[in-house]
Amino acid sequence: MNQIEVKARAKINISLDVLGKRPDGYHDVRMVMQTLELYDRLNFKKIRGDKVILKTNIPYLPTDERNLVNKIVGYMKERYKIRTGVFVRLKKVIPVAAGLAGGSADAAETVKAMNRLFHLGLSLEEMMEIGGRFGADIPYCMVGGTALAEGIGEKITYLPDFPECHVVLVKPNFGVSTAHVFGRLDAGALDCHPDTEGVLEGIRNRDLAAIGRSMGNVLETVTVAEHPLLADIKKTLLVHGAIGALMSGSGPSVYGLFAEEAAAQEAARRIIEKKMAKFVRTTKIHNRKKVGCQ
Ligand SMILES: C[C@@](CO)(OP(=O)(O)O)[C@H](O)COP(=O)(O)OP(=O)(O)OC[C@H]1O[C@@H](n2ccc(N)nc2=O)[C@H](O)[C@@H]1O
Ligand SMILES: Nc1ncnc2c1ncn2[C@@H]1O[C@H](COP(=O)(O)OP(=O)(O)O)[C@@H](O)[C@H]1O
Repeated sequence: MNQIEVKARAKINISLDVLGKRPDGYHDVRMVMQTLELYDRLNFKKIRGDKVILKTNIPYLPTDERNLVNKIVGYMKERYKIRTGVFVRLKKVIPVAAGLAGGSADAAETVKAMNRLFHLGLSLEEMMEIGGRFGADIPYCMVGGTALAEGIGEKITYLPDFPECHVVLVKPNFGVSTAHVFGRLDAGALDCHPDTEGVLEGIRNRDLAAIGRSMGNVLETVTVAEHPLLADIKKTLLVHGAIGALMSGSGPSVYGLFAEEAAAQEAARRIIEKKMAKFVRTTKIHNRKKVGCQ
């Protein structure tokens, strides 16, 4: 096998709680994570020589070691003494610096692709350990689906599948730095907590309305306060029939969950009409494939 093509899926946070700050500056979190159908596409190819070459469709995205894909290929080549060159083509669809873990998903798929391409025989746990060195969200992105993420995000517990629904995803025309948002949170709302138990109960009961009532993200206290447009987008989604609407991760992406596709499309249409964002997509949640029933 000389070539592999993979999909790297976006995630949303259905609940995001921050429990406290750790001595290393990171924060202990408790998050309900969910992958979406929206994905980047990556193609990995063995090439002659010893170089790592990355090409992407996004002109402003670095393709050298500042890109997680390039960085991880380089790291794994060195760690496993791989003397073959690797060419990667990355087609980005997931908006960058959006709270959708696009870079983390690319990184997770890179670890898995290198494992397959060079027959490294790594277990999932070993790959999650490697991913975790490069970002808190990467271990989750390696398993995807519906999951609870704790620690700094690296302790993963699988959850039952999320109920079927439609998602309207809105990425306003600016990016947000995750480090900045966590930094601002320290000065503010560390004592404010979303109803994660309510979300977990809603997922167990496949009750979308209960999930909608309980979903929450403590990082909204920072990002929505800095960008009131996000509150307007949430309101528009709710007015047009969203069962729940929330900011994902550190933002600025906001999403709405809908039972009916027609309502989702109408809400997306309204947001485009109001020029609230250029990136507006209707998509669906994507549950983890079960072994033996692909
Ligand atoms: C907030 C979340 C929620 O899913 O998502 P995004 O908004 O990035 O999508 C994640 O926890 C983000 O994970 P990720 O983006 O991988 O974070 P990293 O690259 O490891 O860290 C970026 C910066 O965020 C802060 N950080 C991150 C995770 C964490 N548990 N505590 C932190 O304090 C640190 O300041 C760190 O320097
Ligand atoms: N493959 C990649 N795709 C996107 N961003 C990347 C990638 N590699 C490194 N980055 C850097 O990581 C930063 C955050 O990336 P991203 O994962 O899109 O954010 P978020 O986790 O907030 O959705 C960006 O500013 C970008 O420069």
